[in-house]
Amino acid sequence: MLSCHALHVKHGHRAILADINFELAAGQFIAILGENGAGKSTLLQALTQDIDYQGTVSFAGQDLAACNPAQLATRRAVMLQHSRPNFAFSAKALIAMGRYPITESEREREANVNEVIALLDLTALAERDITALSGGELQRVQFARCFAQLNGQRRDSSGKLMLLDEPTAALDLHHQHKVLGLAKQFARQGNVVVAVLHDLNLASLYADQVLLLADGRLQQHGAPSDVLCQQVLKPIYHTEMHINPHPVYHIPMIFSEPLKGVRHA
Ligand SMILES: Nc1ncnc2c1ncn2[C@@H]1O[C@H](COP(=O)(O)OP(=O)(O)OP(=O)(O)O)[C@@H](O)[C@H]1O
Repeated sequence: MLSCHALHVKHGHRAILADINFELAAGQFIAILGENGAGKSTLLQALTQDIDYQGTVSFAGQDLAACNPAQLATRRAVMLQHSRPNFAFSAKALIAMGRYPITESEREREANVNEVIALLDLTALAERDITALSGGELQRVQFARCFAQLNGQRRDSSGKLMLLDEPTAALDLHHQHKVLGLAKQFARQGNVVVAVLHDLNLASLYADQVLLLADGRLQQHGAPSDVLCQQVLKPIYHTEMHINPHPVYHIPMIFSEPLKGVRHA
């Protein structure tokens, strides 16, 4: 459903992404993983058409570069890293902006926005000024805006695409699971969710597939149980680790070690 063919991105003369190829099926949650500077956000920016690239990115058989932006906005929502608006809107007004591309009555819009506010435990924050929210509160509101954009629309056979850059970076444990749980349920409704994550254990818990980048190249693409193993992760993260199965779900959990000598110094 989402495919990337021979994708290359350069900044100046420097190759940031080289020859990225993948095909992702409908109904899946995909995590993009990799160390700092590996090219994860750049890949997401190529998927969102925010940067120039060579190659083809297509969704449901359509080349995204050739799509009409207004039509695309009804099928694809994006949550970028560190986006802090400087305008004193309420949280509810920001979430409602997610619905602007959708043709619906005021009553329907109000109902859809209220549903998302309730789903994300945002009732107490709904009338707050977004410039005065904490980092985690704002991240939840930004996710709600993105979720509202695609939630509650009539399903069409071509599905929808949600692109998230580090959606849980500032969130407490409960809200990490809330956000990724909603994203995963959304994926299961015949859509695709792609999320950049740093937390390998959250990737193991939620992702159907992981794309592991290193130095601008796709090193591994597969199920978390195949990719999240010592021989793949140690050369990339340069960290001592132990990988044991989750006691309930029997999927790999990564237990990393502090630098040598620090813990017992
Ligand atoms: N506009 C730019 N001009 C030049 N180089 C850039 C630009 N944007 C990103 N880069 C470089 O491209 C590389 C990949 O950056 P990117 O932001 O995609 O990494 P990332 O994997 O998302 O990293 P992080 O985990 O730190 O967020 C980095 O070396 C970065 O310095």
